[in-house]
Amino acid sequence: MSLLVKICGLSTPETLETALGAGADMVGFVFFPPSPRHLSLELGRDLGRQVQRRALKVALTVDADDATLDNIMDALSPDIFQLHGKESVARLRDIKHRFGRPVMKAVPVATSADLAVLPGYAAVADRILFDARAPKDATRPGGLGEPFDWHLLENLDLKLPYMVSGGLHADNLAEALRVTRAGGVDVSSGVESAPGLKDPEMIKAFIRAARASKDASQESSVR
Ligand SMILES: O=C(O)c1ccccc1N[C@@H]1O[C@H](COP(=O)(O)O)[C@@H](O)[C@H]1O
Repeated sequence: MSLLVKICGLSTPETLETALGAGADMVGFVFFPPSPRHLSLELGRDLGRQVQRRALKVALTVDADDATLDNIMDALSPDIFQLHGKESVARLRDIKHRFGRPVMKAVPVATSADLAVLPGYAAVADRILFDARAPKDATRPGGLGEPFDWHLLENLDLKLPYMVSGGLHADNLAEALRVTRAGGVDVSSGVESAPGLKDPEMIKAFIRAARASKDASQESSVR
């Protein structure tokens, strides 16, 4: 299985083009007003059109209601919903049923106790995204550039694809993959020069490093 690389929080045609040109598998669009990466529906529509099936479009939402998701569906027509709030298992089921799209549930991790939710979500979600648990006073539940202790996933036995995120960048993603054995990586802050400002060179370096880390792990497994 090839490694999935998701570049999240894209908000300009130029940086989206960079991510697509460099071979991102998933491009993430944030619909959460407190985020510095929040998109209007109009911009989401334009950026969504630009993708032209070169990558999967991911709509990131946080405890969004049906009306908000209807609008995002109409504007972006995402391939996947990334649910990054406190959505319940029942809510995931409703969203899947209403929109007919796969859902990726973000699970915040700070201690091993945070993994207790997995059996519930695994019964409904299509993919799990492990992210660092945000501090209680944070203005958003993710996109803070902070990693979690990847060793908490070392003995994970999850019969569902999963990705890892939280404070990843070109220089630490290989180690995150080695420890977690995740099938994908997701980044936002680690390819930015300031919150919400994507840096084309950092995007390219991240994707290059992700591809190289996969090559390296395949080489070591045949030795
Ligand atoms: O990017 C945001 O602003 C954001 C807002 C609300 C929830 C999640 C958000 N981003 C996601 O958080 C993780 C980690 O990001 P980072 O690389 O540490 O900045 C990633 O999955 C983003 O998609």
